[in-house]
Amino acid sequence: MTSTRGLEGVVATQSAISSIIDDTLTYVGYDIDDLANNASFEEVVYLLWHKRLPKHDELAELKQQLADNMAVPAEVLAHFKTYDIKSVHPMTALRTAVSMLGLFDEAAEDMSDEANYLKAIKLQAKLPTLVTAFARVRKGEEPVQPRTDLNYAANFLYMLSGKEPEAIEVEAFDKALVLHADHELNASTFTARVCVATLSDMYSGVVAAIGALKGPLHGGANEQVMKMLSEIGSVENVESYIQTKLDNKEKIMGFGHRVYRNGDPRAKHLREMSEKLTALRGESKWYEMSVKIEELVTGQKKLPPNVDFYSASVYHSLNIDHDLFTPIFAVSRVSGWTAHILEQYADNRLIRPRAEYTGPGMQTYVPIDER
Ligand SMILES: CC(=O)SCCNC(=O)CCNC(=O)[C@H](O)C(C)(C)COP(=O)(O)OP(=O)(O)OC[C@H]1O[C@@H](n2cnc3c(N)ncnc32)[C@H](O)[C@@H]1OP(=O)(O)O
Ligand SMILES: O=C([O-])CC(=O)C(=O)O
Repeated sequence: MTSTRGLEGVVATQSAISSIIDDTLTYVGYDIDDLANNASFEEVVYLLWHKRLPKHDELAELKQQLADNMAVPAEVLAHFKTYDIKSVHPMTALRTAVSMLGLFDEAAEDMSDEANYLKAIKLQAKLPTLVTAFARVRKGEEPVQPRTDLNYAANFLYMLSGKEPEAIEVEAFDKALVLHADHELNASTFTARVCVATLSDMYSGVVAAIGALKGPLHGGANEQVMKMLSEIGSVENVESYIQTKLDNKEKIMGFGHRVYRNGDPRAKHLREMSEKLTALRGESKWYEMSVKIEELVTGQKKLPPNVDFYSASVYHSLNIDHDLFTPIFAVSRVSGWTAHILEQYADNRLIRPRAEYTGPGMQTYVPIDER
């Protein structure tokens, strides 16, 4: 038995949700460029869950269901006040809060199709409320109640700041949500599928996925990109900073990808938004620094930026705290995780691969006094 490091190139399941073929990303057969330019996030959520685009009444129903389920139990909100919230990473808090949601869902263990679909709606609806409440409570502010008249993207920004966002902010955030919604068998989605393939419940699958997304080699990279941009500080400093990292064989966050070889098709949309939004804020330097980093890393290492690179300056321009970037990724990706969980349940088989053993050969037990 020989293993493949990091399961590179291993085809571990079948899925009809999203595909990456020859560097083209599609959700249910729709090119990501088409969806990014035309679809709303709610339409994409429907697409991932139902494997087709919604009609008017179906979209209206989904929006209503999301609006109806945005509130989170008071006990979960109160729990944010039971620990030193300022010292806790929001992904750690989100992981625990989502696990707590399972405590308050009477249908948590109901494995019927209807109950599982409803759990997907509840999770999609409640994640923004959790992330924004956490962000406010740690600043000593009260959570803002969601508004039923705002769309999903606008509601998130509204609950975060307490102010109704501008149209351009909503448009950019909605597009970012569309771009992050699903991505074939990425590490967090695979984690979710492995978890629920034991026939564990959906909350367990999503908690496991949040844990996997948190790492800086996956969703955590967007926060690290902003940390890097902040450390560099100005366009003039880019070259020496990046050159030193490359000389020291350190990774540049937001670059490289396990599957894409010639570039991540999502990055260009985020790059465009970064240019527009940083200019609007009078802070074009974040975009200019990013472009210079891209030139250097792509020029020297042939590594193009991934989805996490330009999303950093986009979210920064929306006045979002840097450690909320990865929780926002989760707010979008929960649509994909739940779609994959539903798909796994629909045709389940335990996921249990093998390991190539590299330990010692057969040994004989030696009593502790004789060792
Ligand atoms: C949403 C997402 O999850 S997108 C990915 C987000 N993660 C990041 O941006 C973190 C930075 N990037 C990386 O760490 C990697 O490119 C990953 C994790 C995305 C992909 O990893 P893998 O497919 O395992 O590639 P691996 O890490 O083996 O890299 C292959 C080679 O490219 C180099 N390389 C890969 N990414 C980078 C990078 N960002 N900066 C510098 N060098 C890199 C590696 O050092 C390695 O070089 P070597 O062969 O000389 O040792
Ligand atoms: O697919 C991957 O390995 C990581 C990624 O880009 C994503 O999850 O969006």
